[in-house]
Parts: sequence; structure tokens; C-alpha cells
Amino acid sequence: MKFQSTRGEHQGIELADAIRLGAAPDGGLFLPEGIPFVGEIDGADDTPAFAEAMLQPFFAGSSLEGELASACRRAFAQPLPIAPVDNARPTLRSLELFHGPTGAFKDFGAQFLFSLLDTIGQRSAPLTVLAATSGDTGAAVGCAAEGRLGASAVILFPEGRVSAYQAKQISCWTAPVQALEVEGDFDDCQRLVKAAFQDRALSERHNLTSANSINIGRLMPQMAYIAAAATRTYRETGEKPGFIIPTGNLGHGFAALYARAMGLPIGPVILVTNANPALSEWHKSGTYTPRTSLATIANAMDVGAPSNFERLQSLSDQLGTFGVELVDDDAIKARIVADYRTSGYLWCPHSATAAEAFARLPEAEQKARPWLACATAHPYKFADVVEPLVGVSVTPTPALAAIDHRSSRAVPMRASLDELARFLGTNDIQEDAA
Ligand SMILES: N[C@@H](CCOP(=O)(O)O)C(=O)O
Repeated sequence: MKFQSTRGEHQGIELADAIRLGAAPDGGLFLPEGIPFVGEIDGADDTPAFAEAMLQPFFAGSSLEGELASACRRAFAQPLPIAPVDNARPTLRSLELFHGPTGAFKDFGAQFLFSLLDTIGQRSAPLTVLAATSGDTGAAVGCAAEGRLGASAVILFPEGRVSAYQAKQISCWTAPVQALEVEGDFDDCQRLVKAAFQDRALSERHNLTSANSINIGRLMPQMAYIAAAATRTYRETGEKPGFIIPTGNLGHGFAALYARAMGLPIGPVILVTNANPALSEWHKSGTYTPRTSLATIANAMDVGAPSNFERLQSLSDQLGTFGVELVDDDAIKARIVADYRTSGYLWCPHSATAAEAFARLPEAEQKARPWLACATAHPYKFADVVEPLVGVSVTPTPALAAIDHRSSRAVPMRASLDELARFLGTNDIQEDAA
């Protein structure tokens, strides 16, 4: 399988090169040259084996083909439970994606991608991975990069725009990982990262690449766990489940639509945003207007200009229809409280947007099929929001508790490419790692 840019200048690109480059040099994003049809796959209870079978067409003929099995074993080591939420609403299930080392769905993608980047970097020259984060990607990338030899990580997060726990979690990893606390919002961080890639001299000097969902290597594992959960539910109920997916940078939502186009048993898809309106406005009016991001309590979704919109648009005639729902802070809070009171199930603010979108469906639609609400993060990461709402303290998983005992360090930085370039030039992160 070969890859091409959404902007058309680059075609026939090998998977290892698409992953190594992160984004296409023409400013576009890489996509496979065609959507491979895989249909149904057996054995969805063994997630690593299922993922390997599903992703095989992307790796066929690539220099990374031999790495697929170990990347899947690493990324899908964490459980993938589909939990009931409430006896009174049996069709609503929570696809709990937060049982990995940093308590967010990003762990799947970060572990998978870093397995491959580490191999690429060790085969040629060490890579510097830039990651912009609005909260969850940064921690997952830091965790996946710690101790690697072939790829170091520089994580840019917006000052004052992530939860206290997230700030700690982004900044607590040892070499070859560094955290930069940027004066600005997530979109500033993302712009800086993209500007660094566009600066050919800078990019070549440091072998820059990306660990955000602009990198196709992040999206493939996301397609795989959605497909595995869909297949398990389909086998159990005989119905293709609907998916309700909280979304910010649109990687997760795009992955679900792409997996459906590959023939996996996925029913209707609803993408849910927080109060940031670019996607829902476009869905209603057909006009896409990127904005400055609004700060919300579902901060990891605070994205004003979703990167994967470009992929969505370039495949708009092949991905099928989907719904879009906007859920603001008041509705998030009300949903967390209501569901906790009626069933004892506790959502994080992001996952609560999916629960709220389910509640807004007409009753007949709710009952027509199983619905998987993607629970994207563990509520402990947002204890400062959730605990005052429900009046109980949230118990962390052992992995999340262990992070509390680490020390953390982030370098403050203005949102300027010159400062980022200076930082990259004065920090030989790779040497730290050795
Ligand atoms: N929600 C993200 C923002 C970046 O998204 P990504 O999927 O492109 O990495 C975060 O938590 O940082």
C-alpha cells in the first residue's frame, strides 16, 4: 500500500516515509492511496491479533511490515472493556478507552506510533518528535517515548489550559522527553509544530516528525480498536453498533468513519464537540470557519481548527454520512451529575459529551441498536472538575497514582518559531537519553 498527500503533490509514498515525515511536505496530510476493503474479521476478543489482521493491508510491502505484530502487541496490551452504564438504558455502553498507562485513548495511538518511530530512528538517524497537546496526547506521547533510543519527544502544551493533573502528567517523563509550556492556546501549539515542519532547514537539522493525529501512524491503531469493539458488539447482538465519539482534532472521529468505509460492522456515527463550534457549524451550513479555540471543561477537545478536517473533506464522498452534536459546559456538567445519580457511572467531561449526545437521540433511535459511547479519559484526570459535581473523590488507577509520585519539569516558552528553534538547537535531547 502506498500513501499520498491530501493536497496531491506527493504520491506513491511508502508507509515508513509517511510516518517518518509526519505530515506531507506540501502542507497536506497523508492518506492511503485507496481505502482497503477488509470486511469482517474474526477473533475480536484478541485485540492485538485483530488489529494486526485489520492493519495488514496498510503495511503490505512496506519496510515496516515486520514491525506490525510487535507494535500491535505493545499498543493493545491494555484492556478494551465495553461496560454497561445503566440498567434502564441497556443499549448505551461505554467503550472504556482509558485503561492504558496515562488513562486516555491516546495511549493506543502513542504506543503504536512510537514503536514504529523508534525502529525508523534506529535504522537511520534519531528522530525528534514534536507533539502539540490540549491535554491528553502529550502525556501519552511522553510515556510512549520515555527511554527510547530512536526517537525523542518535545511536547508543547498551552499554559493554564490543561487540568492540574494533566500538566503534571505531560511534564513528568524522563529523557528523551521534554515539555514546553507555551504562552497561548492549543491552536498556537499546533501552528508552531506545523511551522517547524514547513521550515525545511529546521526540520532536516533535527529530523522532525509528528506524534499528533496528523501522523497517519496515529490513526491506524484508532481504527483498529474501534473496529474490534464494533465486531465484538456485532457478534454479541447481531446489530452494527452506533458510535458516539467526542472529538477535538478530529482524528478519532475520522478513524471511525474510515474503519466503517473498510467494511467493519459500524452503524451510524455521531461526532461530538464541546462548545468549540467549527465542526457543527460546517455540518449545518456547509461553511467551515476555523476559529480561536474556546476554553471549556472538556479541555482536551479545545480545538478551533481541527487538523483532520482536511482528511475528512478529501474523502467526503467515500466516508458516508455522520451526525455532529455540540455539547457545552453546562450540558456536560448536568450529564455527569445525572448519570452518576441514576447509575453510579462516572464520566470524565469529554466522555460526558458522548453520553449527552446519546440522551439527545430520539427514543426509537436509542433503542434501535447498541450504541458505544467512547469514554476517552479516566475521570481522575479531571478530578478538579468532576469531584465537586458529584461530591465524591475519584480513585485513580495504579498507573495514574504512580504519576502523582513523579517530579515534573516544563520549560516556559512564547508561541514563537524562533524560540522553538532555539530550544531545539540548545537541547541535545538524544544525548540525554544515552
Ligand atoms: N485532544 C488532543 C489534541 C491533539 O489531538 P491529536 O489527536 O491530534 O493528538 C490532546 O489531548 O492533546
